[in-house]
Formats: sequence, structure tokens, C-alpha cells
Amino acid sequence: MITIKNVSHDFVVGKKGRQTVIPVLRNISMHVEKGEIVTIVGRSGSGKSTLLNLVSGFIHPKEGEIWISGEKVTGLNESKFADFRIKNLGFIFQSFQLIPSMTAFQNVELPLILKGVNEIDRKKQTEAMLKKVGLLDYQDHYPGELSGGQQQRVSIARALIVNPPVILADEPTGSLDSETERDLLEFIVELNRDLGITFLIITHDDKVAEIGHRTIELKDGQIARKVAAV
Ligand SMILES: Nc1ncnc2c1ncn2[C@@H]1O[C@H](COP(=O)(O)OP(=O)(O)OP(=O)(O)O)[C@@H](O)[C@H]1O
Repeated sequence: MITIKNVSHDFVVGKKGRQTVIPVLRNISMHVEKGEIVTIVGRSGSGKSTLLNLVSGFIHPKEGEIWISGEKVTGLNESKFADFRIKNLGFIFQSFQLIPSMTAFQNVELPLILKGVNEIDRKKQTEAMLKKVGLLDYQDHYPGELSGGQQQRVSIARALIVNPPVILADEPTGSLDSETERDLLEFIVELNRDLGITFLIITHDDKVAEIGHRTIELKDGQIARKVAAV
């Protein structure tokens, strides 16, 4: 489902003439099977977010190739990647990334507008998705009028609305209390089991790492070890 082949990446920082190269990822190769939950752990600065940003196409690897759903995404230009993203990838972020001036309904509906779905179908699909995450009664609430767990559910509904085969999550429970975190992790496991969605999740949190069928540790930009789940 996701194949990362010999990917290396560095950032160049500083003013012209005094630039420094920061090597971040070195020769990473890994594969995520369809229907797997793979969690990526590692200390702060080990390159987790950089790896996720590369898979998401927000940055491009200096070396190596990334394949998603059988398509080589390395080398796609911005507009082709945007098109690929809307069809294939859903995102869950620690900070939810909801649009504050839009209601829960409008936030969830947005990817359908980008995809060109007509208004009647959008309403049907958005309401069905809000029902699925238990928030139909909150559809007219703005993000600021929802709890952290409810906001994260809106962001999951927004990720799911286009039926992506893959969801990429960056510290998905980082802003939640432990009870809400447990609910959300159960929900992710359910989505994986019932809908076969593949998850690639980066986290600091052992409870999140535990839901992975496999956990991969990054250390200084390299894969340190692969741990099979019990
Ligand atoms: N846009 C950027 N420009 C320059 N350096 C960057 C950039 N993004 C990340 N880095 C550097 O790359 C290294 C890895 O960062 P990254 O955010 O991938 O680590 P991480 O494992 O996700 O850390 P954390 O757990 O703290 O989020 C760090 O040294 C960071 O300073």
C-alpha cells in the first residue's frame, strides 16, 4: 500500500553563503501492507514528521522513491499530488486543523466540494459521516463550541468522507485527555477492522503505538528496529 524505497532527506538552513545542511532521514526503506496499522515512534527530532510529510507529498525526498496504492508519487507535481491526495489520503493531525469559521458540517463537507461532488450528494454523505462519528446533533456547532474529542471526531469525519484507502496521522491523540484518547484509539481500530483502512501513525505515546500491528522506531533518521505487535 505504501512503499518507501531508499529515501533520504535533508534540510538546508541559514542565510545564503552561511548555509548548513541538516541530514534528517538516511536511506529509509519500509513497506506498509494494505489493511495494516503501522505506528512510527522515535525521540523528538528523529525524523518522524519529516517522514510523514514526505509520504503526504508536502515535501519531496532528496533521494529515493515513494509509492502509494501502486502509484509512484515521487516526482508528481503539486497539482497532480493534490489530486492524488484527495482521492487516496486522509489526514488526522494533533491540532485537528479544522477551519474555525466553518461549522462541523461545513468542515466535513469541504473535501467533497474540492472533489466536485454535487450539493445533494454532499448533504447526504456529510450527514451520514457525522452520524457515524456520533456528531449529527452537533453539525451546526463551530469547532470552538466542541470539546477536544468532538473536534478530533470532526477531523476524522473530514478525513474519512472521501473514503481514502490510507489515513496518515500525526500524534492523533496528542491534545486529548486519557478517556477521549481511549475512545479515539478504539475508533481507529474499528475503522481498520471494519473498513480495511490502512493507517500510518506517528506518535510519542505508548498507548497509541500499541494499536499498531507493527511499530517502527526511527533513531537519528534511520530505522532502529521493527517490533511485531503481540
Ligand atoms: N522545515 C524544516 N527546516 C529545517 N529543519 C527542519 C525542518 N523540519 C524539520 N527539521 C529538522 O529535522 C529534524 C527532524 O524533525 P522532525 O520534525 O521530522 O522530527 P520528529 O521526530 O517528528 O520530532 P517531534 O517528535 O519533536 O515532532 C529536526 O532536527 C528538525 O529541526
